[in-house]
Amino acid sequence: MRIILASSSPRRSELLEMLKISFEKRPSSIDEKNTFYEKPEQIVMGLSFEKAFQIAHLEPDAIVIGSDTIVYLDEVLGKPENKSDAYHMLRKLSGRTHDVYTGIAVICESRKIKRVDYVKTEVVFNELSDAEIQAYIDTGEPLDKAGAYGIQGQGALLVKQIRGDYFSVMGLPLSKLNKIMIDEFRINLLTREGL
Ligand SMILES: Cc1cn([C@H]2C[C@H](O)[C@@H](COP(=O)(O)OP(=O)(O)OP(=O)(O)O)O2)c(=O)[nH]c1=O
Repeated sequence: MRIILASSSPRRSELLEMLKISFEKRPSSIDEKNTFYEKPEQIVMGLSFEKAFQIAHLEPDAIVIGSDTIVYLDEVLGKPENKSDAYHMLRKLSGRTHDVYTGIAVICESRKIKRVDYVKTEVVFNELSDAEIQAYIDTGEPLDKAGAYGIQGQGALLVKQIRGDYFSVMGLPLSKLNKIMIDEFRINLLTREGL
């Protein structure tokens, strides 16, 4: 079966490429700002579902994967609008523990399969000086990332500890995805059974 990743995120593509499976990319155009969901897990599951559903509708025979990531610390931290927004997010995260929520939706319209779930991971940040925050903002990494950092880049230096799934922090919970593929499609991304 064709697998479609309903995402424009380069990280999500990289993670699927790492599994050496063939898939197509087809970004959705969901407006993530106007979401009416409130709790972090509802936000990431709702947006993951909307992203996958938009494409699944157009490609009813394919398995369509959608995902969404937010950082949560007292409030939702999405992608920063600008450098000053990034500064405030990183200042807030400094020396504290936050939760990263990543939703995953897997839909196949023709088989009437719609699964949505999420993974929560705790990330502990180092105490950051203003000079360190400025230097990190100058790397250019923060702007397209939830919480204004990327754990897979120079942002690794901000992180003291993580409790949970590294790949979900990066943008796609791979083990959870495989579990859904096995449960719903009898496809095992590791053994390649069913692919
Ligand atoms: C916390 C964190 C987020 N991120 C990224 C993953 C996501 O790309 C981004 C969160 O934005 P999302 O809205 O989840 O995804 P996106 O807009 O980039 O892509 P699409 O909606 O088309 O799927 O933040 C990292 O790369 N590393 C990290 O450590």
